[in-house]
Amino acid sequence: MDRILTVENVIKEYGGKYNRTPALNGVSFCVERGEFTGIMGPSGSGKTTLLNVISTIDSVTSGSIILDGQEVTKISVNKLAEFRRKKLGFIFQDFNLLDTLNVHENIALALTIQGEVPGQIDKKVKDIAGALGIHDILHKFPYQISGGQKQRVSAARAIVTNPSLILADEPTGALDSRSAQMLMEIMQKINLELGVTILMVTHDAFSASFCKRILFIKDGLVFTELVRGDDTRRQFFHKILNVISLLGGDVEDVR
Ligand SMILES: Nc1ncnc2c1ncn2[C@@H]1O[C@H](COP(=O)(O)OP(=O)(O)OP(=O)(O)O)[C@@H](O)[C@H]1O
Repeated sequence: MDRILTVENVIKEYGGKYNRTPALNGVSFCVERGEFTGIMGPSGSGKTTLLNVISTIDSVTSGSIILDGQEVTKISVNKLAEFRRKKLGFIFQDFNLLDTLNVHENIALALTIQGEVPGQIDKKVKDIAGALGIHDILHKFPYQISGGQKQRVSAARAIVTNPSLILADEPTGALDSRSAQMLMEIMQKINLELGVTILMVTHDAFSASFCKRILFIKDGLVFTELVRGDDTRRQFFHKILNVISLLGGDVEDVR
């Protein structure tokens, strides 16, 4: 197995001496290359904090995070942006597309920033757009496309640079159920066919059922995990619902 991510005994506390809020309480887990891992848990359990410390947007209080062989908690501040650009892709709930650029330019920008040779950019954008079914909207601007299409553009932009790990925070949160299903099918496809490693936070059991494994977080710790194995998506979905009810709540979408 080829390990992409090792999170070991990570503690994150917000606030100072007198208003200390523990967000992560010694969380540990690993992600192997090619996994599609979901993170679920009640509101306030530390999911976003976990993504933020892995992505170096936030610092840990203590503990170790090794991404692609590199200890991220020790990267100096002036190297962080470069590290994120090279190693990580992000898919956010609110898409984060630039309104003044068309779809092609939005995807190409990620490559330009990374220093890709200009001759390669158009081909890479078109290849990824073809894989994600957005090749016919490359000339359109974000305001001219649907929410589901925006999210596929956002996914294309995240994977076009071939990062070690894609971090997705509630990627289906702003989508209707049909668009959410399409996006999850696409994420499953990029995971299975392109071998992209994905770590995705979601509240939605339906979205989570497309993952290969789910980590359930409670009170800043991994409470339990579920592996899909040979289960159908529907069987896995029901197992996820069972764990959510054990954890006490937060089921948004019961399909
Ligand atoms: N910047 C911050 N300052 C202080 N406390 C914070 C900060 N960010 C998060 N917290 C606290 O840390 C804990 C974990 O928050 P986090 O946002 O990681 O939870 P979450 O599982 O992502 O929640 P949700 O599902 O509601 O988005 C909560 O108690 C939260 O109030």
